[in-house]
Amino acid sequence: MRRPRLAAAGLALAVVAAGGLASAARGDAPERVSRYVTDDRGRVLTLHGFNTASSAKSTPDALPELTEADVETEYRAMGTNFVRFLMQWRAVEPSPGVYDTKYLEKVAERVGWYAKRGYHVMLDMHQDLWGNRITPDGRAGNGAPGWATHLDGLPVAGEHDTWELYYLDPGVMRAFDHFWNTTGEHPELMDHYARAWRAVADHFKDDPAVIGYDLMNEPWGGSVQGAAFENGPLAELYRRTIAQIRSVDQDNWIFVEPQAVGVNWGLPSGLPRFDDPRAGEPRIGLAPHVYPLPLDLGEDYVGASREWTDTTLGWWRSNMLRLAERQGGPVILGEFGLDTTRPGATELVERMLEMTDEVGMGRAYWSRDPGPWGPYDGEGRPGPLVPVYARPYPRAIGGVPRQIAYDRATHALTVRFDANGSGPTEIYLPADEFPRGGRVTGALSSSWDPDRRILTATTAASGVQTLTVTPS
Ligand SMILES: CN(C)c1ccc(C(=O)NC[C@H]2N[C@H](CO)[C@@H](O)[C@@H]2O)cc1
Repeated sequence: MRRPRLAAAGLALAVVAAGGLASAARGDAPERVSRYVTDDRGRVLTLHGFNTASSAKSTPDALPELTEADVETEYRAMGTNFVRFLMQWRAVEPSPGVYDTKYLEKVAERVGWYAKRGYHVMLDMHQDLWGNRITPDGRAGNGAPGWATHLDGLPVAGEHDTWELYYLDPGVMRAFDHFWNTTGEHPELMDHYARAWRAVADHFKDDPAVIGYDLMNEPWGGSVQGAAFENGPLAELYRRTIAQIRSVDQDNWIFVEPQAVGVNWGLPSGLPRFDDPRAGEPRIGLAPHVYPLPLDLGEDYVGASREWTDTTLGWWRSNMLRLAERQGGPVILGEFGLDTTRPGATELVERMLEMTDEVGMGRAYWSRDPGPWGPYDGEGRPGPLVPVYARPYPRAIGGVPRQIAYDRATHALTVRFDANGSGPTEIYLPADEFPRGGRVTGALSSSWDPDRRILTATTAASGVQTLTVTPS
């Protein structure tokens, strides 16, 4: 983990504390989200999965280092049903206005590996630090193509002890200022980005596994920050991209992210509401990230930093629920993660799973890559994350959820919902705690699929239903 200078850490904590206290003081946040992603039967989906994968940032073909066997392993071990799949603009549009169909076909092949196993896929146009061409060795940033990278000869450090400091290098700042047209010299770049998304949406609009598009990973405003950025150039990019996507795809969900700085730590976002030009109900959702500042500063989820982390998670939860209420859409927690070998780490993951269950958010852990943050080490051996992420959850719910709660002590999962006749509720049960499947109360009938480890419970088609599942 990173350990920046104490002064910087203290300043960051002070900023977060001030902003967070202001957020907490409002106290008007909703308890849960009000909209959900549903399957083609209208059942509400609980999206539970990984970011796959950070390796796509640096591979020459911009594809994650992933095999179909890896997807099978993930399902068998943790029963996930969702993936935030990383893509790169550099691969979609290798030269201005030219879209690489072969790359999109290779992405589609990998989407097919997930589709065969009942997964839902959100495509993420991923960037960090702008793009691979901010340094001559191409190893610092990722995302944007070389032809869209304009540093104007300004310096970018050869090395930074904490990678995010590259965002402040003059060359990187200038690349972003050109993209957002803050410089007034490159009005074309945002339209290229929006049209690249149209090409992606045109390719995946009929793919049944793809539920939606995450428009930009962790946007950075360069010289324009905070509400001025989120209400200014960022909102403009989102509006143009929504229009381009909807010109070819009327039905997939479109997810927008607030700026990363501050909001990842629990501060409020100024992101405005976005209209959806599609006929019928709008399908614009939010895909924020959360990385509590104490952990970002190298502390562990123990003692005082655990208390401080819990406080900031409370701010994050309230602020994102307020943002979701403004947008009127679902929320997928697009990223959360940490070094799972650190003290308290798996308890933080458990806390995040509990919280997203409580408020009705989907979640994608960062990330699926091998290493101490991920579920497997470099040799494919499972780490401490696997048993925590192999959590009972209702993959698909036959109504609007009111409560999803798993009690690890009693191994009892409670799913309460307003039934709407959309179909039976499907519940994943991990082998560790449910070796012989589960016993369910509150259902009219149920069945157990031992191969996929899914309990299917049929209830009345209306009224409040409460399913309680315990080990057989
Ligand atoms: C200064 N800025 C703009 C900044 C700082 C820190 C992060 C970050 O830690 N992000 C958390 C994780 N997200 C990316 C992938 O999306 C990972 O590489 C980070 O660990 C992002 C942006």
